[in-house]
Amino acid sequence: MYVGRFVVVGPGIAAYRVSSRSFPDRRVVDRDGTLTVGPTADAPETDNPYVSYNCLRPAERAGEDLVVVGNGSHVDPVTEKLELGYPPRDALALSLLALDFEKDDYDTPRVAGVVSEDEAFVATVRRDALVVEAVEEPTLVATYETDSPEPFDLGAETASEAARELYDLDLEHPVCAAAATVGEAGVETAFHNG
Ligand SMILES: NC(=O)c1ncn([C@@H]2O[C@H](COP(=O)(O)O)[C@@H](O)[C@H]2O)c1NC=O
Repeated sequence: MYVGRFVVVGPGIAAYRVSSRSFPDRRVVDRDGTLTVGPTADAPETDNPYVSYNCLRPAERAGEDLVVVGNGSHVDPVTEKLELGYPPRDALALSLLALDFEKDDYDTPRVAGVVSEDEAFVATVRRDALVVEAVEEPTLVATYETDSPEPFDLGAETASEAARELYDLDLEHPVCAAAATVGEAGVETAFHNG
């Protein structure tokens, strides 16, 4: 099955996978703690505005560590709003509604999550809906097919395990994955490139 890009979030853990039929030549890089999806050195040039972006950013809100994940440029305003003190629900709803679904051939939804040590929020904006939910167990939402949040049996406990677990899932066209944990020691990030 092909579900495109997807996030999995639960309290203390956030993960994201790029699956792509059209743009397989991409990888995650770490730029000062922000994980960014972009083209590999030998990727064909493209003017598609939706394929390079920050997919995972740590944030701090009122002294609390948070992590934001998502499949596009909305990760930046969500992070900025959290840092200004907006609650996760509001930061997600405002940013997703402002940018809305992607204006490509598929009306590709935006998916996102915000995680602290004890809480998690999952969100998506599609042509027909805006969904923002607090979740207590690992939950997945994808761009295609599984485009409403549903429980996901995540075995990983560390960021590197989570990135690898998502990359290895039996879902078509894996490209790369990123993940983070939020705990007493702060935020730890990891990624896996295929
Ligand atoms: N975030 C991404 O990594 C990403 N990769 C591809 N897209 C969009 O989704 C469309 C379909 O891509 P694909 O055939 O690889 O599933 C692309 O034309 C592009 O507009 C993306 N946008 C959202 O998921």
